[in-house]
This record gives sequence, C-alpha cells and structure tokens, in this order.
Amino acid sequence: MPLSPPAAEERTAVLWCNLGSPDEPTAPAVRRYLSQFLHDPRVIEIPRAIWCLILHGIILRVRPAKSAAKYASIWLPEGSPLKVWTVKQAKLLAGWLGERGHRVSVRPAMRYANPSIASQLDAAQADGATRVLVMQAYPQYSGTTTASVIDAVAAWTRTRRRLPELRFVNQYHDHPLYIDALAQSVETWWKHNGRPDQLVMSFHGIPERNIRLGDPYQGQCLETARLLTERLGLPATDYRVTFQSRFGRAKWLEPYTEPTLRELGAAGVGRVDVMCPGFPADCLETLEEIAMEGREAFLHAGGKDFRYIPCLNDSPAWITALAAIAEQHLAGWPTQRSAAATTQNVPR
Ligand SMILES: C=CC1=C(C)c2cc3[nH]c(cc4nc(cc5[nH]c(cc1n2)c(C)c5CCC(=O)O)C(CCC(=O)O)=C4C)c(C)c3C=C
Ligand SMILES: [Fe+2]
Ligand SMILES: [Fe+2]
Repeated sequence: MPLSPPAAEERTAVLWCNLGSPDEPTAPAVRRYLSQFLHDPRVIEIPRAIWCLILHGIILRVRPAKSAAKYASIWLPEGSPLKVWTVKQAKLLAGWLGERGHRVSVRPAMRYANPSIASQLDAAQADGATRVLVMQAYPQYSGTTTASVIDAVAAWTRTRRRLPELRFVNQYHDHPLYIDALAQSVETWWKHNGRPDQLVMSFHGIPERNIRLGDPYQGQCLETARLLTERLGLPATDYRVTFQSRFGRAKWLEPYTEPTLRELGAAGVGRVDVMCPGFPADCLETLEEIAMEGREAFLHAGGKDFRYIPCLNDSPAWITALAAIAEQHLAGWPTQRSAAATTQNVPR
C-alpha cells in the first residue's frame, strides 16, 4: 500500500521568480543579501579564493551602508518596490489564469533573500503541486540571472526525493505581447506627456567577457529594442540603447547609460525619456539609479527635461503577456494522472 492514495488530478503551480531585495533597507540586511548574491558563481566568475578576499575584505564592509541608503530612498510602506510589484504580478497572473479556466496557483519567489525559491517550491508541494512551471522576470536570457534561477531550482531538487514535473521558460525578449506591452506603455506616456527628443532604452549590463563566452544577453536586448522601436515607428536618430549598473572595474556592455545621458545633456538635447525594458518591475536599479542619479547626470550636463517612463509593473497589457506566455508553456500538460502514479506527500 502506498503511504498516501493516488490523487485524481495533477496540480500545477507557476513560480514567478525575480532577483530579490534585502528584507529591510538597513546595512545588516543589505550585507546578508549582497553576501548571498555576490557568492553566486553565476554572477561573479572570477576564481573563488581571490574573489572571497575582495568580497569579505572590501565589498561587504563598504557597500552595505551605501546601498542601504539608496534602498531607503525608494522603500515603500509595504517593502521593496521589486518585491511589492513581483507579488502583485503573481496575484494578477493567478487571477487572469483562473478566469481562463486554468487551475493553477502562482507563487512569487526570489533568487536572493525572501521568499526563497526553495521555500516556495516546498510550499507548492505542500499544497499538492505535482507540476511546476518556472517563469522569470528576465525577458532576456543571461547566465548571470536566468541560469542562476535554474541552478536554485536544481539545488532544491537535490534535497527532495519526490520531485514535481518541471518546466522552464528561459526567455521571451521577442514575444509579441511583451513588445506590445512595452509599446503601449510608451505610447500612453507620449499621449499624456508629449514626445521627447531622444528615447533611451537602458538595460542592465553584464561583463563583456560573458558575451564573448557565449551569453546571448546582449543580442536579445538589442532585438527587444529593435522590435520596440519598429513598433513605435522611431527612426534610428531618435533613440539609444544603453547598459547600466556596471559593477567593478572590468569592461561591461557599452554604451554605458549614465555617460550617454551626460553626453546627451551636453550636446543640447533638451528632453530625454528613459525606459528600462529589461526590468518588468521597478526596483533599485530603475527608481534610484535611473530616475534619480540618471536625471541628475543629464540635468547637470545641461539637459532641460528628463522623464522616466515606469516599468511594466501591473499594467494590464503586461499581465496579459505573462498569462499568454504561461499558457503556451502549460499547454500539453494533461490534467489527469495515470492510474499507476501516486501522490506527492511522501516523506523526503
Ligand atoms: C556583480 C555583478 C552583477 C551582475 C552580473 C548583475 C546582472 C544583472 N542584474 C539584473 C537585475 C537586477 N540587479 C539588481 C541589483 C544589483 N545588481 C548587482 C550586481 C550585478 N547584477 C548588485 C550588487 C545589485 C544590488 C544593489 C547594489 O548594491 O547595487 C536589481 C535590483 C534589486 C532590488 O532590490 O531592487 C535588479 C532587478 C539583471 C537583469 C542582470 C543581468 C542581465
Ligand atoms: Fe566567501
Ligand atoms: Fe544586477
């Protein structure tokens, strides 16, 4: 006799994964978060022994207090913007999929800090999920982000005996509904606020070396920008694609966002609109680095009018896109389990 009876039906959970934020905007919480983040070999690819010396000797002593002050400047009453938006997106996605007749739960999960990917996979299994679709808030694939989430799921599988069926969405940088959601956000912004002299599309950077070693990230960012500007009917003279958030001294993807904004300001470009198409949720890198520091850099260099176009966040077109992506990957998973199968709640 099996310990638990066979279940009549498969149950599916969607894991909606994002990077994660510190639990609070304080130096100790940021130190814990950065330590987990910067120990990830997908993020930092230099030899461990050397990196640990730099990380523990310098970065984890200096950076937490500075980063905590930046986090404090964007923190919401409910928590970090990245987490608040990611949780809201998960709720809206669940509602949308429910309305379309899918019996699935949607759980937000963070690669670093909380709620962790492992804890949400545990919770999904405890709820009876036998299938998990892993989706990520990274439209463009990078080993530093997408593969790292897959690593975290794989690390969890090694600690469990009975595994759910797993599916992964690795990228959707050119999905028509993602492009559509971006285009709608820009068009709505322009309808209410008028058009700029230049549109800057700023993506998170990664080291240039990663691209040379085969990471497809840069090409996917450029493809997103191409599809978006084509859809907006923007000539090449009216926009720039840039890369932000450089970390350390190595060469990262260029052109860098902040020097480009300074250049545009100094060249007499009066009005610039900046958007961050690779970030589906507003976060430290958009609200502080772009909307505050980027603005300051542009205006200080002589620019007149800087406007930040918010991320997709909870826009209906974006949730529609997410639901369509989920549906495409849920397709073909039959709802009935074979009679021979037993259920999930077997001891670890
Ligand atoms: C150290 C190297 C880093 C790489 C490589 C990297 C890639 C990368 N990151 C994002 C998305 C986000 N990054 C965010 C914050 C952040 N990123 C790094 C470093 C690297 N990122 C650090 C150290 C931090 C923490 C903040 C700081 O101290 O500067 C965020 C925001 C998190 C938040 O809580 O709001 C996002 C989102 C992508 C998409 C990416 C590669 C494609
Ligand atoms: Fe270490
Ligand atoms: Fe980052």
